[in-house]
Amino acid sequence: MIEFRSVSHAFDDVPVLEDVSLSIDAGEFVLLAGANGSGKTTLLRHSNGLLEPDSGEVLVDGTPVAEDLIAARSSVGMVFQHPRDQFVAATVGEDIAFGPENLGLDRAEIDRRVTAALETVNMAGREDERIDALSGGEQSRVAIAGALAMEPTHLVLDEPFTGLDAPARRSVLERLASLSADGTGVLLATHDLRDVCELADRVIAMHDGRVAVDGPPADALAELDGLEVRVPDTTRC
Ligand SMILES: Nc1ncnc2c1ncn2[C@@H]1O[C@H](COP(=O)(O)OP(=O)(O)OP(=O)(O)O)[C@@H](O)[C@H]1O
Repeated sequence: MIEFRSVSHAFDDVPVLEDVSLSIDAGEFVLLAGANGSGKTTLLRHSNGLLEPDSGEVLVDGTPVAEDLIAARSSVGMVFQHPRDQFVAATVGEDIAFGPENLGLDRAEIDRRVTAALETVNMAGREDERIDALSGGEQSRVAIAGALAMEPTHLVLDEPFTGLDAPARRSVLERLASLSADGTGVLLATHDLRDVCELADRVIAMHDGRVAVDGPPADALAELDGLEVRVPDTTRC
């Protein structure tokens, strides 16, 4: 479980998160919505200690993140909004293998994870390609594959679908749903609410640094009016 307890955070004295309390259980698939600047990225960056709260605390599986950053970072896999922020190697295969290698896994297991992760993002067999020669959408897919290959207890994804075409987006969403069905907690910040009713267990919407809506998709979507969150016509529960 990832638990935010009364978390507040300000940048240059401007409050961005105000007294946010919520928890993401093992096996839950939660979408985090909210207008630009509502605090989604800031909240996500607290889940593995990239930011520290000014007040309140964040716990991962009962342990305060501030007390054990290494445990938090190995339990919480994160996909950043800008994929270039998370690449560590020159080629697709090397980059995805980097995390599992650091876990000390044997070669066969590392190769299995790399292959499976690339299949999930519709990039099977592209291990040897250079990352800097990929399109933006392909780089996003590699970033997602890197997080999936770690098989973390929780996955936190910040706008991971930028530049992804519809089949790749759908394939990743379905994989996230199946991971959550198997016990992974998934927290996904996105402006794209298509498929949310079908796949997510819960929708949280931020507004001005606070949790404004939190509930099952059908109830939550009905409450999004006025929060500058666009719900596509095709999204019906
Ligand atoms: N490092 C920083 N320094 C100063 N202000 C920041 C910093 N990071 C974020 N902010 C401000 O905090 C507010 C919330 O930003 P955040 O990125 O959390 O919003 P968001 O909901 O993720 O937005 P978006 O949908 O545009 O990604 C914004 O006003 C932003 O300008």
